[in-house]
Amino acid sequence: MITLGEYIIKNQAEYPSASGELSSLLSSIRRAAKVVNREINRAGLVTDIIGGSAGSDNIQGEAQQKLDVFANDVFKAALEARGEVCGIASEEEDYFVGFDDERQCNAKYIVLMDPLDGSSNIDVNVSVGTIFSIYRRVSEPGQPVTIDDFLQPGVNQIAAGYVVYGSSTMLVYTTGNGVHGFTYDPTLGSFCLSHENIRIPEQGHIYSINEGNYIRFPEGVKQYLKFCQEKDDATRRPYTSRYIGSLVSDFHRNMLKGGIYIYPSGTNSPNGKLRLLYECNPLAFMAEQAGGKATDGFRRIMEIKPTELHQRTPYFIGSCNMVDKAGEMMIEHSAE
Ligand SMILES: O=P(O)(O)OC[C@H]1O[C@](O)(COP(=O)(O)O)[C@@H](O)[C@@H]1O
Ligand SMILES: [Mg+2]
Ligand SMILES: [Mg+2]
Repeated sequence: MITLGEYIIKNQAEYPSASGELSSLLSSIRRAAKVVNREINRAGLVTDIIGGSAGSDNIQGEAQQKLDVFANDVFKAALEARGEVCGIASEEEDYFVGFDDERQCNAKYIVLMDPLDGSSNIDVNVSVGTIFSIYRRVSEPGQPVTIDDFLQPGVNQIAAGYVVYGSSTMLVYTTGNGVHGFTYDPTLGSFCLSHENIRIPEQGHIYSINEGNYIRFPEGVKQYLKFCQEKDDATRRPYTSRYIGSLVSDFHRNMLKGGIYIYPSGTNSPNGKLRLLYECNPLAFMAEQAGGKATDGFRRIMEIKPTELHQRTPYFIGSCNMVDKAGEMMIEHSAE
């Protein structure tokens, strides 16, 4: 059994020019994930850091759960302490945070994160996650980070990943050489390699969407849902509907089994709900590395040039044949 720490070091050895900074950064994420995992396992109890609302809203006007704030603080502190990161941006931070001690100022990486994904599921014992995205800075080392360091297209990502806190806890990531999953073994206190080189089946039979918003969906999405629900034995339709309401958990299942997750625009939300920089880009990088696809219904997500830190985008991600089919219907019905 190889642990995540050993795997990171083994992979670093394959890159003689590697300086070890990315490995060290990934291990600080590994450490923070263990701390957050410990508290999530106690979700349901009410303490200062878990159980219910934090009594504050984030910049998007969403009520913050105590665990949103706790997870944000834990990941931010771990990234700051390690010294490989010159700045972070987070769903729970109004603006980006530049680290300014000398070592960090010279660091070459920035991290964007959704510290706790699926917040509405925390107190009801349903799986939640953490999402992270890593870039090289564009500003000069030694200079303060700027917004341009964070508004990079997804294709510039160096690494991305998530932690899913479910029946077991897994850390799944890519550095551009495939997608690898590690399951947390509490008896060892380590993440152990359990899913090497994950591949998304080209065709799946699961669709994930909040059908409660149906009347506000674009016509293309309505037509695609009709296609998913029609009977056709040859293509194993109707597909199965599965929606956990935690993006990480829905994506994780669909990545392993095949499927599509859609959070479209709506008549009341022209850009949908999900955030491009710390939800959509990192999972898009992983989907593509695993042989899948991610679009906004028309464009490749990772080619979108960001303009705002917390910008939202419609989202179609998963098995490439299913994302293609949904895209065809979006184009066909785009005038309606
Ligand atoms: O309740 P809705 O509108 O279906 O939205 C659920 C989606 O919103 C999210 O909870 C947004 O993420 P956060 O919990 O990090 O804000 C996704 O995880 C999930 O897929
Ligand atoms: Mg989220
Ligand atoms: Mg969140």
